Amino acid sequence: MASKSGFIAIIGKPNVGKSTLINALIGEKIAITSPKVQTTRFRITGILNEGENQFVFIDTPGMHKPYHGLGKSMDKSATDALMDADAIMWVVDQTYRRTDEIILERIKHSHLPVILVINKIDTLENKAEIDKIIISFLKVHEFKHIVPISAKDQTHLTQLKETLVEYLVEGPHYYPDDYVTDQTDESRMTEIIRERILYYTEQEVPHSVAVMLESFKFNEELNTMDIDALIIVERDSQKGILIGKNGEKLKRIGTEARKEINKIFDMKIHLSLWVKVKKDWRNDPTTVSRYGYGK
Ligand SMILES: Nc1nc2c(ncn2[C@@H]2O[C@H](COP(=O)(O)OP(=O)(O)OP(=O)(O)O)[C@@H](O)[C@H]2O)c(=O)[nH]1
Repeated sequence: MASKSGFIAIIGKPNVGKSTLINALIGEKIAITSPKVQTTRFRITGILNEGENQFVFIDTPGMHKPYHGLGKSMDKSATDALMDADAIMWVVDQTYRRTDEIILERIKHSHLPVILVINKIDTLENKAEIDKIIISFLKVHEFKHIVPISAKDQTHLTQLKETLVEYLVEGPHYYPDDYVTDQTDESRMTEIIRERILYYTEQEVPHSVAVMLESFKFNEELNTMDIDALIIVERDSQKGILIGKNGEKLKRIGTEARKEINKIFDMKIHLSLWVKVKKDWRNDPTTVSRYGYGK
């Protein structure tokens, strides 16, 4: 059998489960997830090698109308992902709405084959509800395939992969077969810290946070890694919220992030977190790109 590979862009509104799906397909945490919208800030590639096939999944930030500098760069990143793709998976979790128009326009404009993926079927009562969603989307576009799934329960993922094989192209693989992502180790670490922050903070705090690695030192002999990370927020009040009473919240975020990083890198991790205020950083393009977003 000849080797095949291809780029599949995952597109959809915020919070429909794109990152959960990519992690379920790859079988490892590539993209952070959270119940808060706009968790994903930049393009993340997840690589799945199965037999002769290599699927390169491009996770994109949920498309939305941008309100600030960071939002604009997230939106551009989602649009750029379409230009490189061989096919698009449009992930949805409810019937077609007016707010889906922005995505519809872009997929039509791309002229790429589109697979409609109806996620979260575990939350639907019966098949009639799935049919209602399908019918609403069939009215607006001619999809190549429609696959109902649950990324959380890993339902129908095999069927989804079988569907996607059709869009891979014969030729050498894009990445070495032991790669699961093209993210750097630094980026995976800071994203895990950001994920924990998203779980433990509310309202405007999650979206005002950036995480940067100050340093990380690997000790081969002891199989340990010392990581110093900086959490940047926009206001003094947010710094207080993050640190919490007697520093308890920051400690909990640090402990859980350390465990997650430990799972990926399989070594003892020492993690120190620091919080710094940088007023209005999301509207400063230089800072947005310095913090690794919008590239
Ligand atoms: N019940 C159920 N919940 C799901 C499923 N897939 C994802 N979720 C939940 O939906 C929420 C959003 O998931 P994410 O994977 O972060 O969504 P996303 O589309 O990547 O979100 P953005 O990064 O904001 O664009 C999380 O709370 C997930 O646990 C599913 O199949 N079933």
